[in-house]
Amino acid sequence: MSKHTVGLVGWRGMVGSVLMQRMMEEKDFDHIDPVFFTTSQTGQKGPEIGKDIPLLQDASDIESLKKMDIIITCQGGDYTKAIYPQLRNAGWKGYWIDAASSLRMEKDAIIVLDPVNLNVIKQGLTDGVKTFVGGNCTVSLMLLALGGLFEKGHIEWMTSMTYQAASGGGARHMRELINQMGMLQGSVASELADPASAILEIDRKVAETMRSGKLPTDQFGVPLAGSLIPYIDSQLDNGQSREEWKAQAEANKILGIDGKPIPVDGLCVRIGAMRCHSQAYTIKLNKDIPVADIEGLLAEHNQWVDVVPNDKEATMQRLTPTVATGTLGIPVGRIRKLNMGPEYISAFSVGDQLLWGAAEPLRRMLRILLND
Ligand SMILES: NC(=O)C1=CN([C@@H]2O[C@H](COP(=O)(O)OP(=O)(O)OC[C@H]3O[C@@H](n4cnc5c(N)ncnc54)[C@H](OP(=O)(O)O)[C@@H]3O)[C@@H](O)[C@H]2O)C=CC1
Ligand SMILES: N[C@@H](CC(=O)OP(=O)(O)O)C(=O)O
Repeated sequence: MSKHTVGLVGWRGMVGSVLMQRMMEEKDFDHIDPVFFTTSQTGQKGPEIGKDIPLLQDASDIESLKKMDIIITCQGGDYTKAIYPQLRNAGWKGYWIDAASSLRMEKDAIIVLDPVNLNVIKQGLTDGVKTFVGGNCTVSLMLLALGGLFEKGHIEWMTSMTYQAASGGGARHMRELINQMGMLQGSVASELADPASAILEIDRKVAETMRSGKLPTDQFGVPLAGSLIPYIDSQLDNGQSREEWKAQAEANKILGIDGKPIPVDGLCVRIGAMRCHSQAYTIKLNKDIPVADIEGLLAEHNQWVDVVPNDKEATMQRLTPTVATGTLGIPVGRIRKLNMGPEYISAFSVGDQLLWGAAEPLRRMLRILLND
């Protein structure tokens, strides 16, 4: 049987590089005939993937793209907005798998997170859906962490208060954060080297540097190192940020909830982590469920979730960005009953926003198509 021809766009960006890494690890390229596209390097040699591939093709050439059975793009929303309609209008009937948010809420697109919504994906394939989009990183990570409770219908409503990493803004944001951190350290290096120096003087100098206007802030707009930014994505008229709006809109769509949505809301905050998004949840259950049963449901839901006991040492050792970064693991812990009553619980999760938050659902969707 001939292999599917798969066009890859945006493969050398940050999300694309993580996707390539995972596709190599899982030997996805053994099952496809890949064609690599570019917006800037047409005709140059493509990436090393252990087999011969054509030279890089022009990612804006509709005729070349039309030859693909499947296209995976991590190039970004502007590319999707420019190319996707042209390609469909030109009669292309192939499968489009996208990391960008632009098409997520379109009615003929499915948001893919197969450990949570394989049924929705399969039904979509049966119905002839051809457009599959990865979810927002915080939403995907939340649904993987709490999948066991969502699946059983135990969540009446919930809040998600996020602690989002610099990588959510892109590679340049990560660099800026580290440069800011370095400048803060540099501003008090001599005082730090002297154990007898006064901490309030160190603190004063650090604050002075943060407010000096000298830290690089081209990407974030304000200092992030030593601080935080309680606003992510654009401002909406209803007071939510767009990132906050995605929580309920995307979660309900992923879960395939057609009727009354499960309310999900909260504040999204940028912090000085590198590539792991963390979230603190308040969950209103629809009945009183013992904590041990909740832990069991979460642990059983998928193989990536790691239920961390609500114990200080276990939390410090297993429930941090330091531990989760670069892995597919989704630690979830701090699960306990809140003072509000037995139906109210807290939980906290961490996850790599470039893996499960961006690249992994895309390559898994490709595998679903190949096996379909
Ligand atoms: N960052 C994130 O956390 C998430 C991002 N996404 C989506 O993915 C899209 C891409 O994001 P991201 O990967 O961060 O974007 P990048 O800016 O890292 O990459 C996008 C494109 O920029 C071009 N490029 C230009 N110069 C370079 C360079 N020096 N190194 C690598 N690429 C370069 C490449 O295209 P070319 O080869 O054609 O020149 C590349 O595909 C986003 O717009 C968003 O829609 C989705 C989920 C999470
Ligand atoms: N907005 C996310 C990253 C992202 O790309 O989200 P989306 O795929 O929904 O545009 C963040 O800043 O952390």
